[in-house]
Amino acid sequence: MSTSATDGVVRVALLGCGTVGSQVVRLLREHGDDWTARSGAKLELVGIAVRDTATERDPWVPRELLTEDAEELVTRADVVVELIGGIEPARTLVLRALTSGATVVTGNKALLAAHGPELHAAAEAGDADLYYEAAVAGAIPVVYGLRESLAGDKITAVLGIVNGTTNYILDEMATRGLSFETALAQAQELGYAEADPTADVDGHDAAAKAAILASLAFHTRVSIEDVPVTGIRSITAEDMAEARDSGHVIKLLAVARRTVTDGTEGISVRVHPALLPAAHPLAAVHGAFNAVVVEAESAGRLMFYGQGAGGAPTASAVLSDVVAAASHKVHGGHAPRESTYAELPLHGPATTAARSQIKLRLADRPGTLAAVAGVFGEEGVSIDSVRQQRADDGVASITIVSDVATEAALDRTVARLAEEPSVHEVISVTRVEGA
Ligand SMILES: NC(=O)c1ccc[n+]([C@@H]2O[C@H](COP(=O)([O-])OP(=O)(O)OC[C@H]3O[C@@H](n4cnc5c(N)ncnc54)[C@H](O)[C@@H]3O)[C@@H](O)[C@H]2O)c1
Ligand SMILES: N[C@@H](CCO)C(=O)O
Ligand code: NA
Repeated sequence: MSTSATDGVVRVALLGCGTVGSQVVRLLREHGDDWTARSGAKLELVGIAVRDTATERDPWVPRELLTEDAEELVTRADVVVELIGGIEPARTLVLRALTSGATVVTGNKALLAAHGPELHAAAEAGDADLYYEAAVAGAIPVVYGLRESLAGDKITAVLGIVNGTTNYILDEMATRGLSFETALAQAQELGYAEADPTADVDGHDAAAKAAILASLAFHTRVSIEDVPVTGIRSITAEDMAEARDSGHVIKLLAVARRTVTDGTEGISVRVHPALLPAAHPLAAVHGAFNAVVVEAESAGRLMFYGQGAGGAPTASAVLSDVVAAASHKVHGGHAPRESTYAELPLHGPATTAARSQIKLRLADRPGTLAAVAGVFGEEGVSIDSVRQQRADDGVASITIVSDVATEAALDRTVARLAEEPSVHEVISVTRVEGA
């Protein structure tokens, strides 16, 4: 199909008609006239590729448009909306569409974070556009925000709650004292978490989004492989209660920062649970909501907040891309090209700055705290605060918050503490952000 719809009609093919795809069909049918007026293009849904045409669908899904032949459908479209998810066959279909000059709109963060360069190269080769607002934080226009609104600024940091399932779980643990297991079961009942919740609770979904956000913010290719990730399975109700007592909340954060080490600019990109002061704007993000804080040199701090998942909210992001794509098809112009000119190096643990809270159980006798402090001192990690929660049966629970140190120094400190004869157990190590 041609890259410009000279007859003013833009042929849209939908691949996948699940949670998001079905809502895209509904919105196209209900508001197609508006989208036509806004884009100047008549949007015509020419087909919906599904796995099984016999499956029962939402009542607004036109059965005559269903096909099981996605490959053939792609050849008939100006704009291909990929909402299948996963790597294959999504990757092959998207590559085929882009190479042939069709615009692709996708919500597939897993595909983008693993195969971004290949997709962008195919777009370049096909003189085609690739849109992916729905891939990060659902309805929240953070891809547009970074790619276009902030194109005239220098971004220094991006901190986000980009996974609704884990935020829901942590919020239920924090506000209602639930255990991780109970909160997860509740998230599954409500349909937030999948039956296999691995991608959410182990942080992989957030890591894919972190890679996409960091690529956009720092004009550097970042893949999911580059993002060290820690999920939320080990967080306990007790951790939550203690965080609250010290004026904090625990959130799963995607953190991408521009850093300078020995005069060299680089970036660090991480996903991990972190203690945030209760007054931090991200601490007020409850339930399954998402939020992304962007810090930029001139604009200062911005916060994007809203629904990061769900059929209709995510379809809103898809449709915004479809309207933009259709407008370009009719009036000319392109989406912004992938921008990777900065090619900033990724900092590893030896050069990434961090603060940690380390909880220990140690023998309650003279000199043990001094021995622990000695380990910090020898590793060059300064201590910000020490609290002793209780001492019984000759064992004390100690919470130490470090000052900023390198991740490597913090890791070495924790490894040595675990070997200290007076330390019974390193209970937990949690990052501290936003202080
Ligand atoms: N659900 C959300 O809240 C949300 C939010 C943001 C982004 N996304 C992304 O949007 C995409 C779609 O998510 P979803 O929640 O709608 O998933 P879903 O599982 O509900 O829908 C995917 C659909 O694709 C169909 N499918 C699978 N293989 C196919 C094939 N070869 N041809 C045609 N259809 C095929 C499946 O049968 C299913 O109906 C994913 O990439 C997801 O990560 C989803
Ligand atoms: N599983 C994701 C959906 C959106 O990517 C979440 O919980 O946020
Ligand atoms: Na978005």
